Amino acid sequence: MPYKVTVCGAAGGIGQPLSLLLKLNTDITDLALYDIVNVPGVAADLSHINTPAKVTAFLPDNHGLKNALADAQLVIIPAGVPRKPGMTRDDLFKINAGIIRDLATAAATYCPNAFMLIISNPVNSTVPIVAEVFKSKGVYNPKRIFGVTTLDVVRSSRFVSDIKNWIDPVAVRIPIVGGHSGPTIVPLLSQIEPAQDFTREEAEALTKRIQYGGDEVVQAKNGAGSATLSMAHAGARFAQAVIAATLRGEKGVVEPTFVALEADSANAAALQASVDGLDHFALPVELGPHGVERIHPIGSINAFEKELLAIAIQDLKGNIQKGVDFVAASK
Ligand SMILES: NC(=O)c1ccc[n+]([C@@H]2O[C@H](COP(=O)([O-])OP(=O)(O)OC[C@H]3O[C@@H](n4cnc5c(N)ncnc54)[C@H](O)[C@@H]3O)[C@@H](O)[C@H]2O)c1
Ligand SMILES: O=C(O)C[C@H](O)C(=O)O
Repeated sequence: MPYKVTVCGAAGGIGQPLSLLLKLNTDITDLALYDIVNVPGVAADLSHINTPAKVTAFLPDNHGLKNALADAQLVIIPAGVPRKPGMTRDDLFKINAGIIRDLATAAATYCPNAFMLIISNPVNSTVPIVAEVFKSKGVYNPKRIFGVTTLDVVRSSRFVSDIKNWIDPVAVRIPIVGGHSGPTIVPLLSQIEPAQDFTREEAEALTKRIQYGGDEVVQAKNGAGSATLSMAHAGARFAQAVIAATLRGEKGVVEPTFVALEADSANAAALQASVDGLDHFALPVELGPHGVERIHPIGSINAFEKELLAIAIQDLKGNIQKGVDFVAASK
């Protein structure tokens, strides 16, 4: 069955290794790579790999964005600028908000039914931007728009196995809820599978490391960008989860992701009430043939996690509204 995936920002630090991992995915038949620079070389290189996906390159000229997006079933967006030391993800809003708005406008026009996977920061604002653009074009379907928070999940599995070294980092699962920026990343260590006890000191240290894992990489790269290789892995993992549920019809595929809570209409009111009325939040999401199938509630959490959640909710209010206001002001 044909399955077209489009990567916007494909020549970047994330875009290149992500495109490589997607080229290795044999469910994908057509891999369209779009960027404003350098993408023909990336596509020529990847096109020599002997897997089924046909790789094509698109630059902005000659209706490149339109042709890259046309008939795409899945669009992944890692376009935009990354952080340098001393910056917050919100500092990227000034440049990335406009990039995401314009890419979302094109996607709403040329592939309105595609699953949209948003990597570009600040995710807490860029996802609401995509939602508002799709609404303004009359093609909004909250089941199909995802903020990719998988890197937080990947990191949490790895970091927990650093302190409990008998734990297999592949098997361990920690729900990460909230959003994707330091204080809004809330790991629910009390819900770790397989079950595990942490002292308060362990839980605090581990939580801090998960919340600020991105900063570790930004500092180590020392001005040359932020996480790219681990993000490519995380993005490919989330893309495969979406493909497994939507194309292959696999059941029980659950990944934490930042979504509009109205995507689960039966539970939206209760979900929103649990996060002080926020309309977007990262929670473990069960994926189905149409995208979001069911959003898992926060569940039972301890006093420490309640404190973290309260802080995350306050930050998220401003981040989400900033995205909404940006699109309103662009009209
Ligand atoms: N969600 C996450 O967990 C996560 C993790 C890591 C990085 N990020 C974010 O991903 C983004 C990209 O990071 P990177 O390290 O790949 O940056 P990068 O600068 O290496 O690459 C970005 C690419 O986007 C391209 N680009 C810029 N404007 C574009 C446009 N209008 N259309 C298409 N392409 C465009 C650039 O040419 C470049 O190739 C950043 O915003 C970063 O903060 C998110
Ligand atoms: O830290 C960053 O700015 C990039 C990304 O959001 C990450 O978590 O690594």
